[in-house]
Amino acid sequence: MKIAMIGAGGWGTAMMISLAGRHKDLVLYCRKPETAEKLNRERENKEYLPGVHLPEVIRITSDLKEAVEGAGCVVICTPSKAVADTAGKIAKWLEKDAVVVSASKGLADDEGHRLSEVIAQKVAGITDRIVALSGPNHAEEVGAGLPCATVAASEVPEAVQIVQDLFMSPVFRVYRSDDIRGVEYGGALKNIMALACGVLDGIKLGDNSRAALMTRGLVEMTRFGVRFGAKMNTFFGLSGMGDLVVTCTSSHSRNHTAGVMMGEGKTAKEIVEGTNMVVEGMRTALLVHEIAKREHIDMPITEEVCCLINGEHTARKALEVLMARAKKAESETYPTESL
Ligand SMILES: NC(=O)C1=CN([C@@H]2O[C@H](COP(=O)(O)OP(=O)(O)OC[C@H]3O[C@@H](n4cnc5c(N)ncnc54)[C@H](O)[C@@H]3O)[C@@H](O)[C@H]2O)C=CC1
Ligand SMILES: O=C(CO)COP(=O)(O)O
Repeated sequence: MKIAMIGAGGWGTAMMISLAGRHKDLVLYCRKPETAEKLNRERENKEYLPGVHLPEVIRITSDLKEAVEGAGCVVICTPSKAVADTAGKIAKWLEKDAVVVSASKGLADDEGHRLSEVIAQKVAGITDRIVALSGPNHAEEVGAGLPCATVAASEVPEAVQIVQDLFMSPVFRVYRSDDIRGVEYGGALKNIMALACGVLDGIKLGDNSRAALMTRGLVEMTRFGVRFGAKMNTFFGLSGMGDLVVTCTSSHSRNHTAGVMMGEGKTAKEIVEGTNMVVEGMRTALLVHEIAKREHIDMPITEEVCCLINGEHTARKALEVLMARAKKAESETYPTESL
């Protein structure tokens, strides 16, 4: 089966390299012709995934039609803000009943639409085989062939089975899930907590506080997801707790690194302008905060991350606010209902 990868950042490149071990019809799409030409010449993505060879079997193009036409599986892995637009652009060349995989992590808009939802809208009438792929999978490690596990989720069982079969390898273990909401919310919201953990590490608050923040962060993520129909158990799996752990603790994480810089006093603007890479947690925090306010969902960590991003609180002030919240029983903070 032909597999098209739309987005040649670190993650798209790493997934292609992983797939190259078992597939022969692979096309990596990047927006700029000069980037496609450079990747073809150097067989290395020096900007986003340096030090890893791009096997010859991967064709690289800046022609979207060439990438998408004839593909049985199209993977979208642009930054979240570009997913809806990208899905709209691929629609006219998309094969009937092709599987479309959303591998980005974030939300589509401040209405709380998930990425798979906006993809489904854009490709309606062509295919309903939409799958989210999400888990603790830093591109640097996947590209280097280190072992990891992830989750493929869809409401269409045969679609999720196809993705499991296509992506599974001796070093890339794929689990199936029918809870696409939980898988997507987990992948999006853990980036907010990684930013917060970075801040905490930036001002050197120690290991106990990081454990507390990750645990309370997971409760907050779960509370949000369950409110919008996700299954609670999904947050305890690879796409929830698994990804939370890796992003809050790994030196590979752009979100954690950005948080450290915020803790050290850099502004969000300075951080974003200083990197070519996407720091999804900033956009997601602002979107989630708006939704949480509207829906009366208690999300204190997210709120403080937004105060930091907007320059309203210092890291010390955010800590003070979180530590001084009302006394309560731990059990009363767990989510109990879904819509
Ligand atoms: N890097 C990682 O380890 C992982 C990243 N992800 C997710 O995958 C998505 C992409 O992340 P990365 O590949 O790491 O990004 P990256 O930061 O390595 O590169 C961003 C890529 O997106 C392209 N891009 C920027 N704006 C665009 C636009 N408007 N339209 C189309 N393309 C655009 C850039 O040219 C570049 O190729 C994000 O949502 C991220 O959360 C998911 C799992 C792992
Ligand atoms: O999602 C990721 C790992 O699973 C990547 O996290 P960062 O975007 O923080 O690097």
